[in-house]
Amino acid sequence: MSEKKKVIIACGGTGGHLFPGIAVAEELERQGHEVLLLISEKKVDAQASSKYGDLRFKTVPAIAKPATLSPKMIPFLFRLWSTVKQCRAILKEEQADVVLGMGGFTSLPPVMAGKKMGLATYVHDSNAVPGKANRLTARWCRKVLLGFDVTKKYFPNSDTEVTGTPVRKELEQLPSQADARAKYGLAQDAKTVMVMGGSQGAKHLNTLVVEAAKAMPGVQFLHITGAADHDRVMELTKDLKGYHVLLFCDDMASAYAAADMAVCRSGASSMTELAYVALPSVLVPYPYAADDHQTVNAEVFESAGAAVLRQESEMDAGSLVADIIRITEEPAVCEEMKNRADQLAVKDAASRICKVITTS
Ligand SMILES: CC(=O)N[C@H]1[C@@H](OP(=O)(O)OP(=O)(O)OC[C@H]2O[C@@H](n3ccc(=O)[nH]c3=O)[C@H](O)[C@@H]2O)O[C@H](CO)[C@@H](O)[C@@H]1O
Repeated sequence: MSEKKKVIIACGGTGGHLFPGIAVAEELERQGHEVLLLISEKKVDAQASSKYGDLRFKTVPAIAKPATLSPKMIPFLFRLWSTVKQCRAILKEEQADVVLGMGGFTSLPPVMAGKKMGLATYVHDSNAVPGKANRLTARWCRKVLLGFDVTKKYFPNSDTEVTGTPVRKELEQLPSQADARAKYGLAQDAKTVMVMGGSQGAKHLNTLVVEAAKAMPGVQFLHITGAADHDRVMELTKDLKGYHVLLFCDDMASAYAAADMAVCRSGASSMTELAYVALPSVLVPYPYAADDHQTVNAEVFESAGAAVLRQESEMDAGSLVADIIRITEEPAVCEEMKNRADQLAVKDAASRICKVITTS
């Protein structure tokens, strides 16, 4: 093992930043390093991290950058300054050697603080088009680590390395399909679609899925709605047989294992996991994501043949039914998409990241 390091991982704000951070932390601890994860005070971070009691977490204020000429810029700069100060105190107390930001504005103050203290600083971006926070944070980093090769071009002045995006340890070994289906009360012999809308919700997509389900009584659904739309989807589906609704899933390994295919937003972590577990998918980008990055993410999978990309505005229940039937009923299509998804997986992403941040 390389010399033991004390690593701070800033990864709050959304599941797409938090879970890859947890994946890196799990691998660092396995290798004997010490880790502290900095997350935001948002409820979503508290909920998502509660299962990982073996890891150490601390909260720092979440800051969001307003438009450059906005009057909100002055309070933002003050908040940034005070959060950087708070982070410096944490880094000092922890005697940190390394700071890794996983993206989003929660990453910015810890990385800035680390840079000021002369520590080794890194940032990871899992998207095909990087976020604003990471473009800013990259200038204080030794190296920018990337999920996708196509993202390199956005960091012409940085040292970049494509490491892939890591997934949590619990996804390394999925339960059997039979156990996973039993867990959710799903029939063993029916085709099963897992639906996941991403942290911003997917009201229109949720409605389309429910309408499509009504037209396919032989297909069953495991639908993760998120908090905002849960009660509405429950009400819409209360009379549907084989329709299981979850507000939040704290066992994604079972959710993936139960499914023959997925209908998902194209957030980077969701897609990374689809590749990791080799699940065919219909990817429906969140239409308001910054720089339409979810479309660009999904294009990577579609051009590799691992997924079907559909824009929400161009879909209806009938087209979704056709996509689901094609993937679930044509074994050759399903098999080919599985293989293509599997080829996109970077199975050792966590250890690649650990190697860079503990040795360079
Ligand atoms: C609207 C928006 O801008 N979303 C962005 C946000 O995504 P967001 O956080 O929504 O989503 P991602 O798809 O990247 O990740 C979701 C993660 O949450 C997990 N999960 C989800 C639901 C659940 O019930 N249980 C659970 O564990 C998934 O397994 C996955 O690990 O950050 C990602 C990473 O920068 C971006 O790619 C997304 O575009």
